[in-house]
Amino acid sequence: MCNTSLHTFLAALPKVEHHMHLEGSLEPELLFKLAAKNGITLPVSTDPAFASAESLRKRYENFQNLDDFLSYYYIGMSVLIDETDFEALAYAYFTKASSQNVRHAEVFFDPQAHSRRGVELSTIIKAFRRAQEKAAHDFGITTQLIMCLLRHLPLSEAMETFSQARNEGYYDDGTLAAVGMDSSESPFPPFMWKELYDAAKEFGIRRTIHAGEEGPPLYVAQALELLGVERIDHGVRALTEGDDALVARLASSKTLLTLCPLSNVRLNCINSISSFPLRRLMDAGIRFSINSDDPAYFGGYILENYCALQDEFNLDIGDWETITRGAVLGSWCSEERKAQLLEEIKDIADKWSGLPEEE
Ligand code: HPA
Ligand SMILES: [Zn+2]
Repeated sequence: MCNTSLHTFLAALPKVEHHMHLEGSLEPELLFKLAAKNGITLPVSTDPAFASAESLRKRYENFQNLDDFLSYYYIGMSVLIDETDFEALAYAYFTKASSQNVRHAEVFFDPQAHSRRGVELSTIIKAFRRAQEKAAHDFGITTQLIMCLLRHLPLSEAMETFSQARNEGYYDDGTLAAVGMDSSESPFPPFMWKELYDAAKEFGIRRTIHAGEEGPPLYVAQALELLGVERIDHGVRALTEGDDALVARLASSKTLLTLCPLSNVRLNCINSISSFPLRRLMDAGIRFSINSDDPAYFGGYILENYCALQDEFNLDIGDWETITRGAVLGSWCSEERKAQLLEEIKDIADKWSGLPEEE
């Protein structure tokens, strides 16, 4: 089967996405539209990249590292002000994801980055819920929200936001599926957040954290041991630099790694897709999913990430069935939904496996 036809298979393959920041799906065109609507002045006088959507997108091709990207990410999201803005953002992502056959998505958002600008948590939640309901109705996609707290802010502020979300009932009523952490990594090792993760565990709330993106394999080990997380977002450095004991531990604990190949290349965490540790992941039997992270900034949504791996590693249909099945099993949706998704994957894989080889 030639590569181009496997791209068609990959497009048709039912997918789940676990690592996608809604604010990172803000395409430059919507960013400029909302800036104009809300009277937000972008810093074009100090950074000419903000002159147009085109120049901004061009700048996104040259991020030096995670913090360089984050500086654009936080300016970009400053155009999000009212419910209609957040709803438009989320619905645009759900529409695009559905067009690539994402059937279930667990998406991040960063409430602290908005509350600092006076946007209430309830405004964001109402908007996202509307987008989720509309997307479920329009496309049959199931979605869950993961609230991320920011590592570059103090622990006390993370605790406050977490308590607010809990007190307002967003965990009890199922609006929020889990707690996570993102933003700068290297100066903020996992042990700093033990109090937050202990509290989440005590209240029976699911836990994940960005670790091992720019930070060393030790941060992944700390996240597992000290924070008791059930999932690691990225974790790529545990595979590129970690020892066999850490890799074996990730495999035996069935910890889901939510990996983001195009993001890793854009942020210089790996040199190129050929350095993505796909073979080590598969050989070790680690459960992982392939995701887009911040698709408006990193040059591709989930399908482009799948295709980039396909072009480099020449996988077969069975490999993709294994990867997507593992991703479903690591999801936080109901068992019933998982069973549906597994069946959808099997149907497509069986159909394509039965097709004659192309010349
Ligand atoms: O890839 C990421 N890493 C850390 N923080 C983030 N916030 C949005 N995307 C990211
Ligand atoms: Zn991320």
